[in-house]
Amino acid sequence: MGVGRRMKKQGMPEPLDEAHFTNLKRKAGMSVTESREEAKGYAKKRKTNGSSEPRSRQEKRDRKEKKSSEGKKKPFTNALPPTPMKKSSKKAEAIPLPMSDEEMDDDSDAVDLMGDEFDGISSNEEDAGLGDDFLDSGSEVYDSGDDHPQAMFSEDEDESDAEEKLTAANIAGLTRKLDDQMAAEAEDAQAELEEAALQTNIAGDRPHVLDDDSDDEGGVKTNALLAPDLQLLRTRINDTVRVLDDFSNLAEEGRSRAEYTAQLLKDICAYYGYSEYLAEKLYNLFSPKEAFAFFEANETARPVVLRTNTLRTHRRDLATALINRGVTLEPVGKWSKIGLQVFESAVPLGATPEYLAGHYILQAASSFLPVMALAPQENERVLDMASAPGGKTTHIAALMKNTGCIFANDSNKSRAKGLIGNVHRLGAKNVIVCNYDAREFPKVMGGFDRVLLDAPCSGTGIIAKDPSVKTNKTEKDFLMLPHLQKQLLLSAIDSVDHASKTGGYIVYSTCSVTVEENEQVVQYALSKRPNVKLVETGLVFGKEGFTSYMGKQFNQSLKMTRRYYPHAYNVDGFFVAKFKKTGPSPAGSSASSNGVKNDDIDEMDIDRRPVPETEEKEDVFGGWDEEEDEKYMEKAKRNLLRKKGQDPNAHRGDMSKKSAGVDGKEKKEKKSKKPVNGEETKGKSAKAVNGEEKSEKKSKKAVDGEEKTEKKSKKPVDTEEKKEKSKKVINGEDKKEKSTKPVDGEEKKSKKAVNREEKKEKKSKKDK
Ligand SMILES: C[S@@+](CC[C@H](N)C(=O)[O-])C[C@H]1O[C@@H](n2cnc3c(N)ncnc32)[C@H](O)[C@@H]1O
Repeated sequence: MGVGRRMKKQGMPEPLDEAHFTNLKRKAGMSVTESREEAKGYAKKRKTNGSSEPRSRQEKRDRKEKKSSEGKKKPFTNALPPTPMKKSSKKAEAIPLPMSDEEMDDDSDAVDLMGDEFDGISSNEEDAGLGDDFLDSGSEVYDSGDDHPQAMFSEDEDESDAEEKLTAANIAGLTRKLDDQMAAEAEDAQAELEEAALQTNIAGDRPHVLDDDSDDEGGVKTNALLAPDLQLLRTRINDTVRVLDDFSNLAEEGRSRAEYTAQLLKDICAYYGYSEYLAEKLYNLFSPKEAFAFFEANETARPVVLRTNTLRTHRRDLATALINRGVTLEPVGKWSKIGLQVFESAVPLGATPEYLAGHYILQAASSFLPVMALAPQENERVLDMASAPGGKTTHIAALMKNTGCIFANDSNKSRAKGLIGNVHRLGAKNVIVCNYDAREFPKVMGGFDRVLLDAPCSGTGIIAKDPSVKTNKTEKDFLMLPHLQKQLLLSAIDSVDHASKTGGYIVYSTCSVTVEENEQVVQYALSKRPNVKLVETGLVFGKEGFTSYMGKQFNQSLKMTRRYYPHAYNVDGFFVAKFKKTGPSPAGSSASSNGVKNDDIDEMDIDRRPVPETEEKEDVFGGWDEEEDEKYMEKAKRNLLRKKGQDPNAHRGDMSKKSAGVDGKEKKEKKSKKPVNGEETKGKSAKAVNGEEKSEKKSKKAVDGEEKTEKKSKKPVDTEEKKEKSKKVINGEDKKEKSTKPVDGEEKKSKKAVNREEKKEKKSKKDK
């Protein structure tokens, strides 16, 4: 029997297809004879350097066959050892395992059994079992949870297995049995590694890796790309890694690290089929040894995993139901209570009654992690900014037990349809699907307790799923994507209510391992938004994020972010960062550009620029608190926005811009012409949500707000008059005039009285 997906060893994969290299040779105009000559040359040199020729694959296969006839072959031990649950109750006729549900697209409503989740796949991808990971932009941007079908076989199936049932009585025995199997497998793998090491570690051996030809640049074998012999190429990679690992002892005299590194990269490109650009980018993330393990792991598919939909069932019930259908599975690991790892299946996993009833979703294990880090609570208001096809949205819904409200957004309409399909199938009733460019989201609404940004990315963490990433990602992608990711992350931050009683958190994740798309994006957000800080993700495993990389320094708190690698954990490559919002976002935060200018793409120096404090003071509050009426006007407009379901705070940026750019007179003119203009409304929420405003929200009805707005809008002229009056009052001359008026009146009165007296006197004189 063949080896199941998880059982594939990541250590020494089978050589790549010769056809690939024949093509390369043809392209380079190199004859087969020439390439053979090079191979022989390297083999000869290795021999003269004392190392023995590696054993042939046939020899290894013979040994393996012998072993398997002695005892059954054991599954490869996962980096996160799972607890066995049950063996298949039937002798399963293995069928290809499916891709994840996260790959469905527009036509996903058609129940095409296995196919329904995998539409949007190009013909080539279909063959390869690749998913629809692609962003609307046309450039491949990845969904983190995808998986693809691959034939599944079990090596250790026999009649006794078929009798096994998942019962309390035998589960302990089964566990022991599987543990034994895994231990034996590990032993086997170790022995194989030691044997391989023996072949290349003969005492005193200094591998002759670099060419002596003076024609070759720096001694690097320029024909390496043509990969004449895969086995030899592989051996040379091994040798070079070994030299780089112990340079002082193993390097040949007069040779530099750079020369060995250049040779290694060339060989990696030839052997694994990467572009030089990407090979170097990925290589730089690791030590040479670890880089080798990473490239190796990318040649092996990750396990197929199901996420139990706890809105519909329990994991144990689901496991039992699937086992009864001929599925071999076990819990994904102690870190998850809802994941099931599938080894083989007699039925299409995308068409079982349980699947159709929404009891599970096919989702890569690492896709659980961002949602676990987000830790949504019941009754919260959550935003999933880039959510299609909804693997994480439906997970959030399950954790919230269908309470509260989730806004599931995606800018790609057709992917959003797939999202709706999943939301319905899985019975998530607290989800509102929206179709915005998430960079605009703060203008649409805000005040969320938590926001998940599972960002579009290059997919360098899921190369095993889509090997095309090896060659189709260019430097431009690693400029454009981080730019978009930065904008999206700032929008995510601006959409959160920092005063949320239960939350105020943002989780940023990608299925890429590059620093440009991860640490640099996070660092950028930290510098642009002083009102957020990184916090622990709460995830029990994962490597620390970088705090420095290639001469760039990041905030020390980046240690709290988590990195996942295929070679380290047998999961898709992933990155997770969790932020806590501590205060309102600075001015201009909700502008569509988020203040990210094109020249900002230029790396890290921009990332450190603090947001000027003066800007915040002037733009947010300055100019609006001066006059009473303006305050009331603002309040009314905020209420109106709330009534419309929009977040007044999201419009603060526009207002700030206007208030900063337009002088007071112009503002007044505009207002008197269009007091409740839509555009203006957007830009006129001055203050971020604070405790006070929250209580306002509760106590005041939106209708009041509207009434107020109407009243205000009817009195622009009055306001102008008042302003004019108040200006006059400030004028000293006017003041004097006004203060003398009553005196004049008195004077007049007293003059009249005097006149009257005089007249009386005259009259009395006449009378006399
Ligand atoms: C990694 S996938 C998300 C996967 C999803 N979170 C899940 O778990 O199923 C990235 C998504 O971002 C979407 N996207 C790309 N640019 C976007 C933007 N500007 N605004 C919103 N969504 C965007 C893509 O359509 C894609 O569906």
